[in-house]
Amino acid sequence: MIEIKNLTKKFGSHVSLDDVSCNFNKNDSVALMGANGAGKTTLIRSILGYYHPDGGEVFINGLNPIKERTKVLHNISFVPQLPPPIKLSIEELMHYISVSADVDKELIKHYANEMKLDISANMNKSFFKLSGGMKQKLLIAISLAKKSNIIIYDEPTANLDPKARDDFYRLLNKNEEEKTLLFVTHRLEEVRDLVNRQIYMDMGKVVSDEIF
Ligand SMILES: Nc1ncnc2c1ncn2[C@@H]1O[C@H](COP(=O)(O)OP(=O)(O)OP(=O)(O)O)[C@@H](O)[C@H]1O
Repeated sequence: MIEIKNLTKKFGSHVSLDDVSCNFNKNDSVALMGANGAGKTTLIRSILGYYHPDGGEVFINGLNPIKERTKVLHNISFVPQLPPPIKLSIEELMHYISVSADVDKELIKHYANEMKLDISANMNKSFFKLSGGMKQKLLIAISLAKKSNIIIYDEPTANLDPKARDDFYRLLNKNEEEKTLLFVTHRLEEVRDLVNRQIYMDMGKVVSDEIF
């Protein structure tokens, strides 16, 4: 469960999150929407413990994501808007993830395969040398293979071709375990079948929160 209580985050004089309060429960599948600059990524990063808030609190399964970051992140699968500049080869990255986050390498390969990413042909390639879509496919495969009860996607499909988007949504639809899903998107029609709640942000505030 994710609890956000009166969360405020400022960058200089700019208020990116303005007294935001909302809870995300088990089985909530949420489309998080809003115009560019509305505060969606800042909210996601606050959940992941990237930022010290200027006001308010965040709890993930009762834990503070800044003070107990390792424990909190162990339970979260996250795919960011822009893939990070990782220098490791795919083989090294998969090894690191399997050891540090207890993710089954074979399962990563399985999901990569389902996403039509040929991992075995690229094992020695640095992650940052993959194409944008290939990076996103690998991060999605890792997120699906990881045993977490919170999945957070921040516009993960921007670099995916239409077929890969379909593959991704099919795999997510299959994922029937009880999980909290937060999906930042500008295209509700793409995730309409996946979500049961829609939150709209504007100027750092939650302006609508609708359960279907
Ligand atoms: N690290 C930062 N330093 C300074 N300002 C920031 C930082 N991160 C976000 N902001 C500002 O906070 C506001 C909200 O940004 P945020 O990235 O959360 O928006 P968003 O809703 O995710 O937008 P988009 O749809 O474009 O991804 C913007 O005005 C942005 O410029």
